[in-house]
Amino acid sequence: MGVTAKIAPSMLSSDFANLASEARRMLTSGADWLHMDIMDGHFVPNLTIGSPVIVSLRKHTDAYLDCHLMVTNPLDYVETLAKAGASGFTFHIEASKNNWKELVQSIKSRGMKPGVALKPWTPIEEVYPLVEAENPVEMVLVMTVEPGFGGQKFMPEMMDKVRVLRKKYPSLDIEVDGGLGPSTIDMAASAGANCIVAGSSVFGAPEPAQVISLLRNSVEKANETH
Ligand SMILES: O=C(CO)[C@@H](O)[C@H](O)COP(=O)(O)O
Repeated sequence: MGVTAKIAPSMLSSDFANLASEARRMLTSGADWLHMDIMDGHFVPNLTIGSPVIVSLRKHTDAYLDCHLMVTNPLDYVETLAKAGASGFTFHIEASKNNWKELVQSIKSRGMKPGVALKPWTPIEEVYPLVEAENPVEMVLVMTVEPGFGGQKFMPEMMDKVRVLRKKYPSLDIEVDGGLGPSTIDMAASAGANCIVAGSSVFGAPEPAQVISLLRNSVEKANETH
């Protein structure tokens, strides 16, 4: 499998009052990406951060900012997030059924990596056209909890989606998000996920570096067998 492990602590579990130092803490603990959960209080029942926070954080780090847009109108956010310094822009298929081509084009033209996310009960077939398009998305994010909040229980039944995707697209970045930690990572890694978002398991650990390393080892070990 020609993909590399990317461990992305979810900053939703950080102390927002100390965002820059929390980001540094994750990066010095071995994180590859910082996962930024952008919610509009409409697509999901929670309101978190937006472009101004990305602008502020970008002043403190060159890290890859993996932005997950849980918003009703993702197209409205492309320009401001690109200017703010976002690296990845992952939108939900449920919010972009009619304009995903325009959205992908717009994300790429502004130098960000386009990804598509799907909620737990959205069939995996819905993302195939986006991966197979002439101008494709470069990552699929399989939600392993209902989006909106950190600290929820991992849904193992979502691993069928990951397995199907990995079989169909050996070199695609497949991200999983929700309830990932030492007790669930092997399920995700063996199914074929290589980008791992983890919030409470990393931020709640006495030694985040140990958890990050455990997550990475699991993905790398599974990679050898894929
Ligand atoms: O997108 C989301 C929630 O909607 C996630 O990024 C969570 O923030 C992950 O947190 P944990 O489940 O790992 O605590």
